[in-house]
Amino acid sequence: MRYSELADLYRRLEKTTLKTLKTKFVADFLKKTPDELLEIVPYLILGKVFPDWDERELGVGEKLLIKAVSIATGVPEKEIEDSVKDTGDLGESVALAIKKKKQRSFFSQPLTIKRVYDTFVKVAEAQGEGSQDRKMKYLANLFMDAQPEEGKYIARTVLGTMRTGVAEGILRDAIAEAFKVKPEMVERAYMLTSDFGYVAKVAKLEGNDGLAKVTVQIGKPIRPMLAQNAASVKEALVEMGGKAAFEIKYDGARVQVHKDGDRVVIYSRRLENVTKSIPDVVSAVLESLKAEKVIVEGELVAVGEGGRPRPFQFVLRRFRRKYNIDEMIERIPLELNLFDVLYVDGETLINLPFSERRKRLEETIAESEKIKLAVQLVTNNVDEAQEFYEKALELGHEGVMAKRLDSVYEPGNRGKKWLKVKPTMEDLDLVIIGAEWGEGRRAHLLGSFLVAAFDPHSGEFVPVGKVGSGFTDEDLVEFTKMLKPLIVREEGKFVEIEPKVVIEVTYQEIQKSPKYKSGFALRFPRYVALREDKSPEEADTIERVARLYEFQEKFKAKR
Ligand SMILES: Nc1ncnc2c1ncn2[C@@H]1O[C@H](COP(=O)(O)OP(=O)(O)OP(=O)(O)O)[C@@H](O)[C@H]1O
Repeated sequence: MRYSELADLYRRLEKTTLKTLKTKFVADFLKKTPDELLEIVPYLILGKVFPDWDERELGVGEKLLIKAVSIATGVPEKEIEDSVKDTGDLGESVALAIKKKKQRSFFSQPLTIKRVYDTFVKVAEAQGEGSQDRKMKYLANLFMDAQPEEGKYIARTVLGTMRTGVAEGILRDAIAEAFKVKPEMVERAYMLTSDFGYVAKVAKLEGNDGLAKVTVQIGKPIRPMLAQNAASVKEALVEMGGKAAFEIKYDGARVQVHKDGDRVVIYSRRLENVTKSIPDVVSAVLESLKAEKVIVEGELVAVGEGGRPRPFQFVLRRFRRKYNIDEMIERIPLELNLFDVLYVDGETLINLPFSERRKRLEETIAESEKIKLAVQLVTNNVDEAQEFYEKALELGHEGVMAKRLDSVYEPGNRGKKWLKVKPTMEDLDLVIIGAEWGEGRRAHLLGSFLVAAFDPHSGEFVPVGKVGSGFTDEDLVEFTKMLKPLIVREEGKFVEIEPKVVIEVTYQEIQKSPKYKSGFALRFPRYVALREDKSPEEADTIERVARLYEFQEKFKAKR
């Protein structure tokens, strides 16, 4: 299949904002995609080469890409760089450079999707000495045979800047439409495997029946089951039917561990592969997990003096570190508190009740200094539960989780089977969708940020406030650098920003307000931290803001 057909799809997707139309375009394209390409095309449509959990990365920056285009077209690098300043879009500038190319080679071959994809794989897999050079040559070869529009989309894919507005929801519906299967079956299979390529293939070749048979697979991360809030331990206990498992809510980073023999892969909450950054955890897992093949989940916590937990940002620092990892192992020791098991030696456990899974978990691990079982109390007594909760806080933990003893594991669902209880109004994780340039000494820095909650029904980000405090000067420099490439529109001092960056925001109160479309406004919002571990779609939802508002009013009534 020609790459030009995919380029044509990208162009059409870019031209419409209508979700139904986008879904139809993608569905039509999937229908005509041959079986052997079906596993890769869904990701290419999302503007990616690999799923997020695949460790491979292209590792190509703007500079290297421009070099490759320059070699392929004969247009000097400087000229391409200048053109980017005009167009504001490297993709456009690549297309222009290809148009300028004087001669087409006689041997120029029309690009196929397979060739483009295979080249991306080679680029990703080029490692070690001279790899930058090899990456560049592979890409130059592609650009040599690319038509202008093809070049534009290849460049955007390489840099991860495809803007076709196709998110996971559209892809799910398009797979259902293309192969006449139920969207909820596609969703289910995707929640279990996080692999749209695989799901599309099963949908096409085996239909609804095949999708129904899809189950947990070692090596493919499962979407994590999530929790809702409860105002108190008592409320949680009532909601759970009078008896529940209470566990410490550790304040760290959630991980999903897949062990297959002596191979261990660890995924973050966003299902990114973080294995390489935490070799200490890998070896501890190999020692503690006795089963040959197993998938477990837990919270990775940074431990400080006297074994007290340190803020979760410390764990994220470990995830980010690529070099001198040994030094980081010393500086930020980690401890993994396991709270669930989803698969053991060929047996999928997600449909077992939680109490059973906990038993299996206890049988599966031998606790060690670094690998522990989440501390748990099963009770039907409010006072006991309250005491457990207070003890957890005293030890420096975030609060407790209450879990229904009879509940199955629901991948990707934020339901009432798990409830979290924390002492204060919770911070919100919100997406930056706008900002304002500062004044005077800070005129070159973005200062005040318009933040939004996610509305999963419309897929929109709805503003709930403006955050201007809590930032250090360094933060502002960093945010300006990070957000500048995401500016989509400027109007006077205000800039509109593509929703990509998630920040944690604290506030004094949630107010009802007509000021924003959401109907809510945060009072005294203040920046707490950058949430690099969350994608915009994982930001707090507008429903959550509404729920927190209700809690707040309830608490007010109690006071
Ligand atoms: N014992 C535990 N059982 C389950 N989750 C736990 C436990 N201890 C800590 N956690 C963490 O709490 C999270 C559950 O809360 P929630 O579903 O609200 O996730 P979240 O959106 O990341 O919220 P938060 O910012 O509060 O962690 C889990 O994703 C996990 O990271």
